[in-house]
Amino acid sequence: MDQFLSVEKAVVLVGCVYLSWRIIKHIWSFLDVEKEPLTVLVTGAAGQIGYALVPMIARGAMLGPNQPVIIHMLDIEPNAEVLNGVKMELIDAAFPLLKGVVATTDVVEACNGVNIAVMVGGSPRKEGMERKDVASRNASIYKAQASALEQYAAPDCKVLVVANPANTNALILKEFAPSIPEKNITCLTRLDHNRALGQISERLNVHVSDVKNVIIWGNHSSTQYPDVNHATVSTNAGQKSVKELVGDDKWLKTEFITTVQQRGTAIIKARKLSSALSAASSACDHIHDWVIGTPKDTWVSMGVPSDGSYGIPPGLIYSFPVTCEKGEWSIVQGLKIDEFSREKMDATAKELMEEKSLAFSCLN
Ligand SMILES: NC(=O)c1ccc[n+]([C@@H]2O[C@H](COP(=O)([O-])OP(=O)(O)OC[C@H]3O[C@@H](n4cnc5c(N)ncnc54)[C@H](O)[C@@H]3O)[C@@H](O)[C@H]2O)c1
Ligand SMILES: O=C(O)C[C@H](O)C(=O)O
Repeated sequence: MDQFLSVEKAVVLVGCVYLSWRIIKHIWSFLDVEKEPLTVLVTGAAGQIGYALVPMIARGAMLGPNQPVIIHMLDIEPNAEVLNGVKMELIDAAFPLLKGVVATTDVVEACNGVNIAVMVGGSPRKEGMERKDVASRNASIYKAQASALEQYAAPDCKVLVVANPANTNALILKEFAPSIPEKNITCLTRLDHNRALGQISERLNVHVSDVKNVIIWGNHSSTQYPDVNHATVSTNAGQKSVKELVGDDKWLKTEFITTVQQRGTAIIKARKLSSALSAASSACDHIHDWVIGTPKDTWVSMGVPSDGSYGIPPGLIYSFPVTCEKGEWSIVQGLKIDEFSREKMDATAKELMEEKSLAFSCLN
């Protein structure tokens, strides 16, 4: 009899565990469908990157196909009508994931409650302007927007600066928003990373998704160092080194590097406008991988605050190879750096130090 009861108890216990598991699974899938929307801010949303970026966000390219979003768009007063036109188009496109749109020229309204801030707005260089003039205008824009983000955004807001000079604008934002965790402030070098993948794929006649682990070191400028020393291509025979497959070190150390460094300029020359669709798509890739995670054994390039890794001075926002997991990035450690790379990594760090002193001198 005792034995029967214990068998019966065991059956009931297994039944209860199974039922609880089914209930949890059901609630989980329900929660997944009914996820709370995340609020994404796009500054400079009346501009050309903004116009390419907001529909990508609304379609789920940034945060995934099950994540509802509310988009806040900020621009300046002279562009208020254009901005409103973008809002009208977002409504007309009837995106299922889009749960709300705010189009405003008020920085406080724009920053209110944002979870992700993509900072595209800025003052481009115009005829007759010196580099110093652009640096000074953008430095004051980023100082003011830092304070608004600090006061009104969600405390764990993740920030991506796209507007040039991207690394230095991000640095200013970090300095003037000290209560935002510094790991949450980044800048876009994913476009350069994707450009490097694209060049290797063209050269080897392989699909771009089979190439991985290129690195962009440093500044989003013509001193950036696109490095393929650790990059691989996925083949039927496993992962092969890009260096071995290309078999032309001279090309990798000259033409490949300058093509990636100068790609932005080449696009401006061809389009008479700077890159927009590729910049918007890369901004989505940056946030997507940061929030959702990088694939196994794969890194990407992000402009992040230097912690001294690879001898890069702390106090700069510098592009490193990173992996992301659970919403956190970490710099890939232990990569072998040869003399050629060392020189290039230091040259781009030097330029960032100069940009930093120029920008901060404008704010004094
Ligand atoms: N990091 C990268 O990879 C990368 C790539 C391409 C372009 N960019 C940079 O991105 C920026 C935007 O490029 P774009 O082609 O969209 O330029 P754009 O001139 O078309 O748009 C910029 C927008 O910013 C707005 N703006 C200016 N000051 C503002 C402020 N204080 N607050 C809010 N909005 C403001 C302008 O009114 C304009 O609508 C430029 O600085 C460009 O150099 C960076
Ligand atoms: O706007 C630019 O100067 C170029 C842009 O940063 C790009 O890389 O395409």
